[in-house]
Amino acid sequence: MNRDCSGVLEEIADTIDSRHGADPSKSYVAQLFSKAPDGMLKKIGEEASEVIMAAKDVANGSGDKSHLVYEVADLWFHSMVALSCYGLRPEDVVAELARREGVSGLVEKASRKAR
Ligand SMILES: N=c1c2ncn([C@@H]3O[C@H](COP(=O)(O)OP(=O)(O)OP(=O)(O)O)[C@@H](O)[C@H]3O)c2ncn1[C@@H]1O[C@H](COP(=O)(O)O)[C@@H](O)[C@H]1O
Repeated sequence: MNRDCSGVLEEIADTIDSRHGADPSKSYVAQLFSKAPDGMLKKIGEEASEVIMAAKDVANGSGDKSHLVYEVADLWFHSMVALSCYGLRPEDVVAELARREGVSGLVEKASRKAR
């Protein structure tokens, strides 16, 4: 398997998928699954807040970009755990992004109002 962006995401998703039914005392992912839905989803809210705080720190010059990358990685990881919990994969998200590719958000939003 290649180690490009999609390859890394797919490999991590395989590992996450393999944790269904695993021992929560031996796997953080299994621990999150055992707390689903509320405990697992709460982590996504926390990680999203941490992304916002890290981005604000970069914006006001008090934080470094590597910390923002670190927090976004946490958010992506916890979102991938939630996807796996419901039988979904990063490939599903990438397919949705590909479907949207080239369609301006402004145009798409205007078409929603016309519906
Ligand atoms: N990518 C990750 C990954 N990113 C973040 N984390 C964990 O996510 C947790 C988030 O920590 P926080 O700092 O946000 O929370 P905390 O305050 O320390 O802890 P809480 O008080 O919130 O419980 C930490 O325990 C991190 O180690 C991850 N844990 C696992 N993975 C991947 O998942 C795979 C399987 O992990 P296990 O199931 O644990 O084997 C690993 O091989 C990795 O590839």
